[in-house]
Amino acid sequence: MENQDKIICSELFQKQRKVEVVLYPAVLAWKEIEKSSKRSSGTSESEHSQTVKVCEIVAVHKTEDEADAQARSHPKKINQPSQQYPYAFTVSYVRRTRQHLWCCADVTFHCADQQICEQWIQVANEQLSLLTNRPKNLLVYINPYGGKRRGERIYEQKVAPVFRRAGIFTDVIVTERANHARDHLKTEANLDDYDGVVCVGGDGMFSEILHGLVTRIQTDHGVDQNQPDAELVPCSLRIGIIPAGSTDCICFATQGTNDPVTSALHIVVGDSQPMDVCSVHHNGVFLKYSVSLLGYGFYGDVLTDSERNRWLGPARYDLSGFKTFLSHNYYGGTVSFLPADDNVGHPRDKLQCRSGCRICQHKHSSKDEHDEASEEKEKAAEDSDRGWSVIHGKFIAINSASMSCACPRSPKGLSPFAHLADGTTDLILVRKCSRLDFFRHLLRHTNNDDQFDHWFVEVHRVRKFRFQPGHPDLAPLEDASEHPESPDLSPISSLQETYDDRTAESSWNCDGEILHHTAIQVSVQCQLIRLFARGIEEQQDAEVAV
Ligand SMILES: CCCCCCCCCCCCC/C=C/[C@@H](O)[C@H](COP(=O)(O)O)NC(C)=O
Ligand SMILES: Nc1ncnc2c1ncn2[C@@H]1O[C@H](COP(=O)(O)OP(=O)(O)O)[C@@H](O)[C@H]1O
Ligand SMILES: [Ca+2]
Repeated sequence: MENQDKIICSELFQKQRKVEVVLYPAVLAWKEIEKSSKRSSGTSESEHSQTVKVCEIVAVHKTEDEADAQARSHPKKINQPSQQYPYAFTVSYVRRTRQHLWCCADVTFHCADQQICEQWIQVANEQLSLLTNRPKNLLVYINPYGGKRRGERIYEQKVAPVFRRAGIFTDVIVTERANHARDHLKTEANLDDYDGVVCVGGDGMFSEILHGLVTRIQTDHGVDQNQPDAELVPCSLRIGIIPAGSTDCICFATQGTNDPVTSALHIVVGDSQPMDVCSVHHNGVFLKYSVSLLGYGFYGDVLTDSERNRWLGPARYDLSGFKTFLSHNYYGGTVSFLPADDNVGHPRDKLQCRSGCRICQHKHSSKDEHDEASEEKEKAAEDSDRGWSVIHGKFIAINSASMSCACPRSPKGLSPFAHLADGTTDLILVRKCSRLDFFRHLLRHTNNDDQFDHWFVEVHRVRKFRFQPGHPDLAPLEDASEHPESPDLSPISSLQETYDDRTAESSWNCDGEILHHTAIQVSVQCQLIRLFARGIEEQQDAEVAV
């Protein structure tokens, strides 16, 4: 740091103390100059030096407070130190508080000379303007009915002030109905006006934004989403997530916390986290995209039941989880999958996806280098059934986790070592077992034990998979939606013993939305979108040494 050129250096005043403030090309540092005689002898000067990375400065503003204004109008009356320094500027910056939690802190520097003060503001802002990854214009969608219905308040009270401080322009749309945001993005929004889209809501609301944005980009580029093997065009706009839903697993798994201010700050500093997107097709017709959980059986039934109790807010999942657990349904079906290459690791390898993850980066560079010949070869292998594994059975749950799916309910998630951007999804098969066994499996989502270490659980890292419902001993069933006369399979009816495990079908929970088909083909689209996030940081960043 000593060798780096100082851009500007001044002696200023901060809270009654004289400080030397230095702006280096990447770091702002300040430390007390005059040693107080009262200070205990062991304390060295450097312990009082503080640093902030320029890339984590939110804004540098002229400070207008009453004391300063007074000092300027009555220069003779002043005797307090800060009033001898009537000009001031405030630096707002990211401060890490508890793990993964960020807040916006302010430090104000006073000085006697107006010119110096203005020079500081100008030079600091010039440095900030060099950070070209920061968004200037954002399109914000708020779901007023997500989670505890606090979306609008959360945005106005916690997020908007941070955006204002950072000088970001926003267009805000409070949705008036389900799919309002999706449809607006699909057809109306003028995407050229924005650097990003912000989603205030839960995983369901994120799903709307994802569909609106991805579909719009494909339409604009003439890509047919109905082709399961179409090469989709990645989105240039990043998506920011302000958590205001019930589970908020996409926010939690990409940031390590569900906190609106932390999310706002990741947006302001212009973070970028690529993310895989699964495309889901039924008989060659596009159904949905998914970024977190595709769950059949247990999580499908929980979601179906919970929709009836939406008035309960986030607690509806506890009630439905309990009911679904008691009904203990299992479903016949055939799962086929195309395993991932070995170089992306294994769901039980204990390598967590963290900020700057090597596995996700490696995947990205190898994708760029992919030559056409090997791609052709791959396509041919995928089209035939070569390389595919097939598993028939009765399952309590079939889960595909494209990311860890960590959330406050399960801080390590459904697949703790899944990666955000490696082009794969972890396929977890939970076979028919006793209630007690399934309970033990569920419980391990909340403690340190390995939830895959059970005789009835297997997990595979895959690039594609297919599911066909139906009892393995019977001829494969057609899709449930084509059989409206099929018996009512709700958990309650199964408790009443009308449940027939040979014809029973569940539904797919696709990022918190129910799919209307059960026979599906899923394919992972590597790094199709980017979020204003950086993945979960390994530990608190140590202070930068100056
Ligand atoms: C004995 C107690 C055991 C508790 C085990 C809990 C395991 C929890 C794992 C949760 C994984 C959630 C994956 C995320 C799903 C969301 O997309 C979806 C929708 O979230 P949203 O309401 O839109 O925020 N939420 C649910 C519960 O299906
Ligand atoms: N204005 C609205 N009125 C009703 N539903 C809406 C509105 N805006 C969005 N939705 C829908 O609400 C559902 C749940 O939203 P979400 O924000 O994920 O909350 P939660 O996490 O509580 O489920 C989503 O499916 C979304 O499409
Ligand atoms: Ca993945």
